[in-house]
Amino acid sequence: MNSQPTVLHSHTYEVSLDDAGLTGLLPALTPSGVWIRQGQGLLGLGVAAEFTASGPRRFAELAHSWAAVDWQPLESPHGPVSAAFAEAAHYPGAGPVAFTSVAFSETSSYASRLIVPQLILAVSAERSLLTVVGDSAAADVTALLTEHGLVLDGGTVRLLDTAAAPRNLPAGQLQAGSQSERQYLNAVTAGLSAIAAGTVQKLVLARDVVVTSSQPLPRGVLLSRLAADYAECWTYCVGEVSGGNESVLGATPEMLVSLRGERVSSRVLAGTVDRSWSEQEAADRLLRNAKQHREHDLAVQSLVEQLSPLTESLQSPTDPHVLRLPNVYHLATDVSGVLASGSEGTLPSPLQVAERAHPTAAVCGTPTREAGQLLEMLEGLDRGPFAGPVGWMDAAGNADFGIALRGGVLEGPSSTTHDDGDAAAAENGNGGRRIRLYAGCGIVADSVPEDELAETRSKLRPMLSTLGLVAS
Ligand SMILES: C=C(O[C@H]1C=CC=C(C(=O)O)[C@@H]1O)C(=O)O
Repeated sequence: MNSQPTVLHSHTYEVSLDDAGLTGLLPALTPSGVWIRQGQGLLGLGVAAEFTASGPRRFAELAHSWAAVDWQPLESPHGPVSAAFAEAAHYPGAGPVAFTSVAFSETSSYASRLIVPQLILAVSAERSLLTVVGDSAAADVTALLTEHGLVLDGGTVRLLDTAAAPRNLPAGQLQAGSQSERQYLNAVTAGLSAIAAGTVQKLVLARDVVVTSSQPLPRGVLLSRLAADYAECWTYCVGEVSGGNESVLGATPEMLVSLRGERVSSRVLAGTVDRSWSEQEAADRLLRNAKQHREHDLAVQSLVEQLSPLTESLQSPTDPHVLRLPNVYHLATDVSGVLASGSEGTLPSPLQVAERAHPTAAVCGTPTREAGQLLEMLEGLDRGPFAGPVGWMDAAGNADFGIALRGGVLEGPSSTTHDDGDAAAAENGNGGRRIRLYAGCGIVADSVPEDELAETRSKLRPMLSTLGLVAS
């Protein structure tokens, strides 16, 4: 399954960051993992260990690999003597984490993955921590920081060379994806026929577009822009694994499951209008529209039904609220609850919870099985990580798994795969030249194909405007 060592050593330091914070460091870096919201979160560099899985047992296999890691302290780490050892680094996300991306479908060729970075910066309102992870008991932390473009300067993490950060993204060309817009309209029409025939009540149909560039697209720059422009969303990235060249990145507004000890919470979104409407018009079009409510209610209902067997209690407000993002407004419901302990008093693992919750009717449909089969037929697309769980988990069972929306798969050489002779990419220490972007829409009985196509454009806008291809 995986030949990676399962004994890992880690050490966590209390550090500080200058005012630009995580988002300010990003343009110069090639992260192996990112999870940032409102300037706080996690940034991983390098790979200390990776685990991959595919097929119907991908969640279970990844959970098994993660549970089998034997965590040991890093003995006599030497290097950043000016940073203090953070003894009490026992809050969620402090210490070692695995950045996680799971394929939407069991039939996907995408390698579901856990990446444990060599260096993890964790920034919360209270403090900043630097965790070092290695597969042996000793580590030269200064050398590791240098390798990844950082330095510890009197306890403050800084860029080694501020001038080296690429500022601009190269020009990209927008190309058709697996289906043309016309084919997407036909797929929506076919979905509506399946709804009329009673096969499904709701179906979420996605399409893709491809952006190519003659120059590498530095993912640190893309991520820093997304984190700045979509601060309300969770900006995510999970890097490539050995033998592959795909990383997933984006800024999602939807939380599949967030776990803090026994507490679980989710943000369910479904029902969308474009930001070109005023707040009042958007509220009318969302809150007073039966079609939008049906689409939304099915998504909430699926999450609640799927999570209930794992919970002791689960609360969901009776009415959704309107979430305002820079590109769209959504109907949103925040669900929260308490996980139930199993017979041996243990809580389900984060990946068990994610597996139960995935896929909700926000990204698949109702009923789940029939909708899943239909969308595979109609989309003509391997969704890969799109609409699958994405985020991080720690060794104590805390996790944030968003739904990988409003993003894409960056393909191409990275700083960790320089052996392909791509000198330009190696020099820039960054990513690929091709990114596949995805967007989907919930289809219910009254959906209008042209409106759904327009909605996919609104949902592609965060990535396309970050890439300079449409106005924001
Ligand atoms: C499937 C996507 O969005 C989901 C989340 C929010 C609103 C949605 C909608 O209104 O259709 C979708 O269910 C996507 O962004 O690709």
